[in-house]
Amino acid sequence: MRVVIQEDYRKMCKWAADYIAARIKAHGEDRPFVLGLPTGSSPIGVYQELVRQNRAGELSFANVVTFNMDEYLGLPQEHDQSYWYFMHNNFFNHLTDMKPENINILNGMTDDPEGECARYEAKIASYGGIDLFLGGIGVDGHIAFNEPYTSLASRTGVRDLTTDTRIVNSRFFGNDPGKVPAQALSVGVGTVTDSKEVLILINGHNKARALAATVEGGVSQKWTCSTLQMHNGAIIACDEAACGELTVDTYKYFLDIEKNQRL
Ligand SMILES: N[C@@H]1[C@@H](O)[C@H](O)[C@@H](COP(=O)(O)O)O[C@@H]1O
Repeated sequence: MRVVIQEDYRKMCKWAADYIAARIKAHGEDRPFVLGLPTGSSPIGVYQELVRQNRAGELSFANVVTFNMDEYLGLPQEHDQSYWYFMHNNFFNHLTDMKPENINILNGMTDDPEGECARYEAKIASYGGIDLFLGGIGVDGHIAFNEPYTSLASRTGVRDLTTDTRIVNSRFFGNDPGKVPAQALSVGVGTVTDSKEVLILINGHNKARALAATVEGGVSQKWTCSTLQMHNGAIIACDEAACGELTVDTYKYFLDIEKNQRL
């Protein structure tokens, strides 16, 4: 696992966007670059930088297919807290050459959740899997909506949200946890770790425990993110504020080992 420590949120986002851009540019034209994407506050700066590069003519999305991680169950696309709305508002609508037919987001209004999730997995497989999955992390270490004790082998499916996650996400729902949907559709931990590369953004003091569990703890379903220790292409991009619970040794190790690697 690589842990790339950047001074602050802005630099973390710039590093992650440059990494993604480099991967897209290095990819051949024979098949699309398949990119997994998250919502949340953490990736916003990455999306802004990718949009900037795209609008400056430096980066094309014409050969990119995207799969989003998750979607609230029961929210229509036009709801301003649906992840469909978030992705279009913060990213897709600003790109010059993203093809709408290449955007994949789980349908939170489906009347067949299990079928929807099975079709999503099959569609990912039809592209030969995901090349790079960008993700964020919950304060309890969840990736996508895979809360603590979700199987590390899980596939795309329906997830119950914990009370803690509904409280954390209530900041987008008028601070009322009761307004946060109780369930979501989410890719599984196994869906994420099947990707060739996984890049997880971890920033801010409130994610410090999650970062320490991801990097230093044992692999455990208690912290679903810790499964990345078993992945051969996992990168954590973090800021200084998130490093507060790492041991000094770990912190120094990653600064040392990364000092000559730009991307
Ligand atoms: N399902 C999403 C996750 O994919 C995201 O990583 C997490 C953290 O969000 P934020 O980046 O806003 O802290 O929030 C939600 O629970």
